[in-house]
Amino acid sequence: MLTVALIAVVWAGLAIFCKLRFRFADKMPAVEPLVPFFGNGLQFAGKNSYEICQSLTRAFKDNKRIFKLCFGPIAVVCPTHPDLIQKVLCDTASMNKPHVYSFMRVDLGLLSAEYDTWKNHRKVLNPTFNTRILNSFIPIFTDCVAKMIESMQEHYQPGKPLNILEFTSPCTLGMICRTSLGGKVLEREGTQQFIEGLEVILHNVGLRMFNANLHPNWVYRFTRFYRAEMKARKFCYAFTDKIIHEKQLEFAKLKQRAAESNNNPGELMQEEEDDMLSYKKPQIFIDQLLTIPLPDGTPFSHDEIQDHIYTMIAAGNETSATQAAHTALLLAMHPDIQEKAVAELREVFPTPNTEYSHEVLKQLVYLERIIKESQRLCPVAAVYGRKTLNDLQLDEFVIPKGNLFILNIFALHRRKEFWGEDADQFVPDRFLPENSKNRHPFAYLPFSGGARGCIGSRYAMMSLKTILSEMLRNYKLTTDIRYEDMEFKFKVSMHLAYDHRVFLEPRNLYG
Ligand code: HEM
Repeated sequence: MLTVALIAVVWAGLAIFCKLRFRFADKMPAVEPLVPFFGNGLQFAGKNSYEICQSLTRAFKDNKRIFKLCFGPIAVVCPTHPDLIQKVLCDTASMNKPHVYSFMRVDLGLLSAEYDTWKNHRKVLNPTFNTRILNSFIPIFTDCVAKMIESMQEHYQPGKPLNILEFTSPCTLGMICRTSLGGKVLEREGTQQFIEGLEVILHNVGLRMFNANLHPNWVYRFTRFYRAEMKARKFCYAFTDKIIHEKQLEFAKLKQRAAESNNNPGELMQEEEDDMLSYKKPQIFIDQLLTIPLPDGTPFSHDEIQDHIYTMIAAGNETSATQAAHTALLLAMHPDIQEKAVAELREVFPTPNTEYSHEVLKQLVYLERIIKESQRLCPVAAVYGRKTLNDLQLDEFVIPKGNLFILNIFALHRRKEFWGEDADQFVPDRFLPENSKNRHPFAYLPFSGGARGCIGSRYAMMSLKTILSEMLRNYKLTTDIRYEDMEFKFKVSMHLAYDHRVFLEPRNLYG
């Protein structure tokens, strides 16, 4: 009897606490049906990633300016209008990230770091993605793409479809690892296990994100997923620790050499830097992390370096691979658009030996519109979140500190009031300058926006252009998947619910 009374008191206390805690959202429109006690929770709990994707699409369909999703007593704010999304992404009051980002275990990396850490690190790391550095990566991009084409040639059989993602994934992994850790990183002992380890980590992080039962640490720790993830992390960290250590030694030796020759060590490092900036030597991310000081003059710590490296791999690899595969599939579904892209390639690559360069990539303007349209209709970062670190006013609501936002970019990108009646159609030319000039700047957010937007967006565009142009130069793409039948599910990013099935037909651009 006493136990029942105690539970009732705790229960009532909790209910009152939640009622007061989320009082700010009392008058905010909700998504029906709101089930007593569960709210909208039953539409998400126990569902697989495909069903969650469907539920989120339904919830955002009504296009209210702002609404709430109730997970039990917890209200999560969902702004849908670009004006409000702009406020959330640009106001420092909402620059923190929700708890689920911590599942990646890179709390010091840009993607999930707390605002204060993030602010200092982002300021220092922005220049590591400048144009000269990105240009120095082009030889790495082209080499990785050449290997992808070789692999496609090996697997090509007339009339047999390939899952294009199986080819873009190793390619973008090669790019991100080689530009982050050095050119020969994937030739080291243990590479295969490292790659498999990364796959396990990413898979389990995605699984956990979209399975609320696995959210509490104390539950997750008792699962086989946790054990597999920790085993993979142990191996991967050992693999990258060795590289970090070797690099540290390399830089220490460089400094010592400078000291011995009575040179200014800073000058010698500068010489090394200038050498890299001559485009001949790619300016690898880890080298930057080991040489650039933080705003207070201290170097990045080992843990910070590690978290930044894994953040780049997590944020840059799967996203780019999947977006490349989505785009290839869309091209296979739209032969007329594919042919227009090929016509552009004939002009930009007048001979088989035309080399990739900044100028060449810049000239691929139609391909860029295709990629942008693919990112609009199939954005791999389809849903992301923010958390308030101070009160934030959105319309008549004041969202207090510590509350969460869900931004559904997939829904935003298909709103007819911003994209027109043909919003669901694949029309790359909507990104012609004359067709874009009156568009709301926050109606299109494949790379997010505001200060916490994607640091790698230009890197991604360059790598996607290299992958897709080379694929089209070598193959005509077709598919038996109909555009209307495209369905999606979540891993960490938004994937197709089935394979990216594409048939290849060798193409001679110069025949
Ligand atoms: C098609 C490819 C890509 C897409 C669609 C994409 C999209 C995004 C989005 C939407 C965000 C914001 C996420 C959030 O706020 O929760 C983001 C952040 C980030 N991305 Fe990308 N990204 C791509 C490629 C890359 C690449 C290639 C890199 C690195 C080389 C990269 C590194 C990052 C980092 C470090 C952040 C965190 C930025 C910060 O908070 O300061 N991304 N990306």
